[in-house]
Amino acid sequence: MDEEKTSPLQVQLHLLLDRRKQQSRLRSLKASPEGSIDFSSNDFLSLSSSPIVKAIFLDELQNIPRLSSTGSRLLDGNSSYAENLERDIAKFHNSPAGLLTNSGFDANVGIFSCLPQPGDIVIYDELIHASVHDGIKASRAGASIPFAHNSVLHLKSVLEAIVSKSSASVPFNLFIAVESVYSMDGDLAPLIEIVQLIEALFPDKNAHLIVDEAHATGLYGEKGRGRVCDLGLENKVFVRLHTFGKALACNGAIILCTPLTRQYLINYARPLIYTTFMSFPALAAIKAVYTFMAQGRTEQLAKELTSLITLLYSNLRALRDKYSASNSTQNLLRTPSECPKSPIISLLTSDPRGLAQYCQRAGFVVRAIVAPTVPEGFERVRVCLHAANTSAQAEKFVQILQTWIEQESHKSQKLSEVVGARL
Ligand SMILES: Cc1ncc(COP(=O)(O)O)c(C=O)c1O
Repeated sequence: MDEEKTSPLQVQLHLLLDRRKQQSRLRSLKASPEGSIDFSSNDFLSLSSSPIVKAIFLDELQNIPRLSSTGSRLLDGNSSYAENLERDIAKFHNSPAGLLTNSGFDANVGIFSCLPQPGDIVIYDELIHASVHDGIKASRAGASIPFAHNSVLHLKSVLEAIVSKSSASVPFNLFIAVESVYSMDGDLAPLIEIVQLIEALFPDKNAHLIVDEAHATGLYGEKGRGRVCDLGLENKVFVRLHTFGKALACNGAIILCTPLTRQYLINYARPLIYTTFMSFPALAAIKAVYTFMAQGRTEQLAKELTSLITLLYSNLRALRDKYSASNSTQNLLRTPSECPKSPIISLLTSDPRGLAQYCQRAGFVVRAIVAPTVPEGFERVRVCLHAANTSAQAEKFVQILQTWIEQESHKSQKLSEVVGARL
């Protein structure tokens, strides 16, 4: 519309979007073509297409009292159905209490915006999820300090600096935010070392560890209880977050905490208060997946996934060995130097978009991840494996990477010949 084009806001919006386009950073919504092979989504256990989970869900739908929750949980949106589910999930994860939220994003914004009291300090891993940053921004914390990704040594120096500056007459609370599995690198937080460090430096118990288990839920620990349970750290972690949108193939999340913290969040966490609570079919889906997990049925899927990770890694290693002598191909594609501990595998590349498009044309859904989502120089194609992916798919994928490397190095060889001839 002409009128829109002339409005100052429209001009600004166009300018900002054009700038992103020029920087090759314009985001857009894409749907994957039907029939393509999923090497990208967070449906790690392939539960979103499990006929067994679907059957449990359809059965469970008979038990829901109505469709909509009809309001905020503080008004008419609460129900004994939600309260029982919440209690059962908290028990499954060995937590004294839990609070269901519409999403992990809402949960993190709620936790970090309202738990820090005026003057408190939040320390976070530099790769922490965007929702934690948004929560901190909205909080009354006096300071927020990043530490180098997964570096216990750097965390120690940050914490020691705080201890040395603090005075007994001005009490404060400290919150330390980490993810148990990181979404971009798929690496695991050294939770035991972090807990030991906190206990050694803060014997007065004013430091509180908050662990986001978004990418660990369903995959780690007995029956998929998560890494905190796997390591027996339930009593050492102040708040845990399990999201249902990844391996559990649902929506929503649960904050695991003490009954006191739960009551505080119910009273102060705005993203939980001022929103319509999840619908009953959404709750029934969560219940179905937890029933499936509690029966131990995800364990075989998690094992199959681990075998697939090992297979893909050994094929990637063979590819790396083949090209290890060539510097130019190393720049084109850098594969993990050790076997990944999660289904998230990063293929660092100087041309993430080119590689992602090449794989997509060959029928594999993978995504290019570029700055600012990851730091400059760490652009990549992010691969996520799933329990339902096959060995043949993993092998074919590595063959596609090899053809791409050869095609690209051929191109750059030709280019250097042309440039050489001109000089
Ligand atoms: C580590 C982490 N925390 C929280 C979230 C947000 O969870 P949800 O998708 O349920 O909003 C995500 C999702 O991207 C995540 O990766």
